[in-house]
Amino acid sequence: MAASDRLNQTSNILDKSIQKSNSQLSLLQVDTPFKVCVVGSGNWGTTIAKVVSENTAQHPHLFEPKVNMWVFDEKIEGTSLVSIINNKHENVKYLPNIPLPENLVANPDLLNTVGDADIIIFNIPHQFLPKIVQQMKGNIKPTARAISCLKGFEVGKKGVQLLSAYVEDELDIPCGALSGANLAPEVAKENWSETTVAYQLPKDYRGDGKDVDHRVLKALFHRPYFHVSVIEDIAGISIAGALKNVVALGCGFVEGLGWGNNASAAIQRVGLGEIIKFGQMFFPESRVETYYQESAGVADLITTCSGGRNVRVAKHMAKSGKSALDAEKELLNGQSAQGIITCKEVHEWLETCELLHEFPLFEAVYQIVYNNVAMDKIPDLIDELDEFRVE
Ligand SMILES: NC(=O)C1=CN([C@@H]2O[C@H](COP(=O)(O)OP(=O)(O)OC[C@H]3O[C@@H](n4cnc5c(N)ncnc54)[C@H](O)[C@@H]3O)[C@@H](O)[C@H]2O)C=CC1
Ligand SMILES: O=C(CO)COP(=O)(O)O
Repeated sequence: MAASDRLNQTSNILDKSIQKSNSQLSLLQVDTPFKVCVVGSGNWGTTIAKVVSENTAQHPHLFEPKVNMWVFDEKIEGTSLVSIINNKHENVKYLPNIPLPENLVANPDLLNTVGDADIIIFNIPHQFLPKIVQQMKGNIKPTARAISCLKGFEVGKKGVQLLSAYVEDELDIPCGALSGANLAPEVAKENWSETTVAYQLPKDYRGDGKDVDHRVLKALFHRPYFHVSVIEDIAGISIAGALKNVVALGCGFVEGLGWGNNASAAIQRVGLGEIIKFGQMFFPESRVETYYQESAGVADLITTCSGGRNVRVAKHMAKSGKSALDAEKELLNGQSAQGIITCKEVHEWLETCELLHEFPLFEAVYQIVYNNVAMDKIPDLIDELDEFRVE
């Protein structure tokens, strides 16, 4: 077959698959279209807001087209970021050069953004979550449902908590999660990628067509360039998403030292083992299969360790001798590398449980970031306690 025929055949297959998924969606009906909002407008926040706004515009029988996005407003050369986004349809600070849909509306008022929403998508660096959730208490629909796109944990009085569970407890609404191999700039440019959404129907599920379910979530997040698998393992995808940021710091250290790909692969091997062990130990409801079957597992580890912000910040630390916070500030223009906070949260939790020795890589990363332990000690720190090694 000639190359042009093969191309035509591939494009026909793609067209048919898009038509099939569109016709499945037209069969999906809801009593009243859901109103969607996004809390957060950073690099990933704005990207996900773009994704869902494209879908709400395309499926008005399922969703109200307008999507409100809460913006923690700031001045960019004297003009408010909110008004720039709404006039220029671009988030010039956190997602430059990406045109945003006109039905996506930036809103600086948190309560006005979330007050009438049926689906609340959380997407902010997780250190800001507690303050935001406290403000939202009593100011949302009791029937609202939430999805957390955050990667991290909440460590507090209740021990180590998934962020979705924290939202559920604080706001008394069901909350699922979205996590995957999703470097925001690539998704924003509409380069193909996959993601995983996890959601469990709540006890007070109101019934098909009346409430959010897996099909509704797929319709909300799936795009031709962003393929969604919907499962129930909220814990598995959230643990993988949070902890791969710590592993990525470790990769950045060895890469910054100039040790190359083998060293980075070794860190990822040990890291994956510790991620799975952490899940089994503290969240036994998480499924080991999720780590290798879903985008949110190994695939996210690989993409983050290849080109994410955490690996870049750690490399910069290794090369410049700067602290984690200085490196983050210099490289990321207001964005966050969540591994810096997550390794501290993990350390505090493991210390409380007297289990630091079980997670040598996580602990090594913490010691390098917070106690100036030399990066080139990583192999010894891991080797001492690497339980996967045969003596
Ligand atoms: N950027 C990425 O490629 C991906 C990020 N994630 C996760 O998504 C979550 C959100 O990340 P991004 O959107 O990338 O955020 P970001 O790293 O771009 O952070 C900047 C955001 O933080 C906000 N902010 C700064 N100070 C604040 C304050 N005091 N209160 C409230 N907000 C404040 C800024 O207004 C801005 O919206 C994180 O948990 C991250 O790990 C997940 C997948 C991909
Ligand atoms: O979570 C991410 C990719 O899925 C983004 O990772 P970074 O925050 O390291 O860029």
